[in-house]
Amino acid sequence: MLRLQLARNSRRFLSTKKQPSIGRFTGKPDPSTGKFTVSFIEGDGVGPEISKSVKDIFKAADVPVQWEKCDVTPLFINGLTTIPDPAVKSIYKNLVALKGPLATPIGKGHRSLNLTLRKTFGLFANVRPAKSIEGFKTTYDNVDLVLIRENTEGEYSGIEHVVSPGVVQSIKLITHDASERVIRYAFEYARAVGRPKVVVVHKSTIQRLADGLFVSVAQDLSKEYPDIELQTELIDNTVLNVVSNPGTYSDVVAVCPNLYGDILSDLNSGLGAGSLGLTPSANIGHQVSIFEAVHGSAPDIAGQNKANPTALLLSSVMMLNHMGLADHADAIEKAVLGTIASGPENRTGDLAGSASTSSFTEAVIKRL
Ligand SMILES: NC(=O)C1=CN([C@@H]2O[C@H](COP(=O)(O)OP(=O)(O)OC[C@H]3O[C@@H](n4cnc5c(N)ncnc54)[C@H](O)[C@@H]3O)[C@@H](O)[C@H]2O)C=CC1
Ligand SMILES: O=C(O)CCC(=O)C(=O)O
Repeated sequence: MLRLQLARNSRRFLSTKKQPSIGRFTGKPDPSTGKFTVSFIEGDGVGPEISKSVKDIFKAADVPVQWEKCDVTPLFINGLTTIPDPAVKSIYKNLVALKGPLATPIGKGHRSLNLTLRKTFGLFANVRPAKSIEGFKTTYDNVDLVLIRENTEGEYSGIEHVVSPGVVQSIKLITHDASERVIRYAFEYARAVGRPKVVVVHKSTIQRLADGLFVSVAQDLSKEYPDIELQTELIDNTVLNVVSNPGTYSDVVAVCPNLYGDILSDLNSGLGAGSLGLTPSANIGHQVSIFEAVHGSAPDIAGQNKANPTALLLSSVMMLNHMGLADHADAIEKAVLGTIASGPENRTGDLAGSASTSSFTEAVIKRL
């Protein structure tokens, strides 16, 4: 109870030394430099601009991290979209990566590299927190949502075909094993951060087999977690409840199949933070984890020094906590949130401010 109250009263956004027992970072710093090496995929569109912001802030904060730049220009091998081998080797060696947004061509060309990375490294749980930010007013000021999205199958399995002209079939694949590993992660996450409830979001009234399996795996697993209450909720009810009264989810970890999680997390992001430019995420695997902003490459503002780097910065804060560098995580988080709260002259345009990517970055560095 006290733990919960402390978590609620805290002004922190993400920093917590408590990490779930699954998917823990096992990397070690280089003994000669004392630094960890992190693979860095800078990404497309606004990616290079927001990546520079992270690199400048890490340097100023003296974070013991050196970057290894990864090129993920896609290859086609046996008709499949594939990540180049040096990038795969770098990420398996370092066990952790930070990633800018990667653009996906619509209806042609390579398959989504974002999904390919998640599949390649078995990144089964996508943790997406959304929280009200002090100093930037949105509809609600009490939003504190944590959503964990299944990240490897469901509607994103990529199994689609034309049955006959004008008739296509797209398969939502749900397996016991992938459901179990993400739902177990949600229970472990709830325990680690002191949230007493896991809510499984589903539509098993209609997707009776697919979502039915997801729900029944959760019911079986909940017997191993008597300290955590399990609730199940139809996704349409969740959407209505979240937009009507998000405060009722502040002690909850929500977990759901892939597509529901993609959509619900953008809703949470708009409701809580008020901009996609603020929402971070962690893609957790058993061996490797990749941290990225929830937003895409924002082609409409790319190359204009307008993008808000906060979502990637807060993703890097999640990454530092994952790596056990909690003091550096705290320092960066505090400086970023303090800068946003300090006034519109230090906020980017998506937050009704007048700062550029680079002037925001300088303001954060001054606060470190
Ligand atoms: N995980 C990833 O790498 C993702 C990649 N994508 C890809 O990104 C591309 C563009 O996707 P869209 O649907 O346009 O979504 P988007 O997230 O790139 O942009 C949506 C809106 O949010 C704004 N926005 C996004 N990030 C911002 C930031 N940091 N600062 C200020 N404003 C920001 C954009 O300017 C735009 O108005 C597509 O190719 C898509 O496939 C989309 C989502 C996730
Ligand atoms: O890969 C993409 O183009 C979009 C991915 C996306 O929206 C996500 O799953 O985060």
